[in-house]
Amino acid sequence: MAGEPLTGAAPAGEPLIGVLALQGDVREHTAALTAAGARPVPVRTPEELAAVDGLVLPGGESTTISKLARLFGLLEPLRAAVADGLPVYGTCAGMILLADKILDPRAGQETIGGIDMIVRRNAFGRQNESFEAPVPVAGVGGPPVDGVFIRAPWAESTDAGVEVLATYEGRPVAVRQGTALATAFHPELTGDHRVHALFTAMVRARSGGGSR
Ligand SMILES: NC(=O)CC[C@H](N)C(=O)O
Repeated sequence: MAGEPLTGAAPAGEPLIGVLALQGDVREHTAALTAAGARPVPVRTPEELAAVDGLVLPGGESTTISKLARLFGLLEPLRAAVADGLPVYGTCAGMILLADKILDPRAGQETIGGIDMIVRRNAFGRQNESFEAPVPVAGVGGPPVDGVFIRAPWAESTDAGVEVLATYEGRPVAVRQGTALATAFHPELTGDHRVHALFTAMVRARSGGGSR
């Protein structure tokens, strides 16, 4: 909303979107955000986090990302920022980080939270660890998104406030709750920037239409 402090002012219409750059496919998200009309910046410190209009949590390894976030003093600031309504988009490991609860957490694995759901890690099983499938996503116009699933989670259950934007084999694989968006798949690996454009629009909507 208007009046929030912003230290790294982006040009009008180009929201400043951080990519949590501790581990994972940061470069691919950075390219996708640029193509979607945002101005991406890496986030590794609480100060960098405080400067952004929105944040992407990349794909990678959720246990590693959560441990590094704790080590970098970022876990609590991330929780506070997301709870405060900072628009956030997590893919795969990032979706796991946005869950309130993990069904099968590893030792030391924590989440940021933000979406009232329980996720199952590596949910699609060994026979089907990585695959691509067309996924129609609500709110994304045009043909189905090419869903790239890599040891992907699904939402085992979602609370009433969570909007399921896409399912695969009956399982929620794209969800949204307020200003938090998550996909179990990786649009950043496909060259199709429609999901990043949807997120950029969410960021713009919250930061006052990029009119700063
Ligand atoms: N592609 C991914 O981000 C994989 C996520 C990974 N299976 C995890 O649990 O963190």
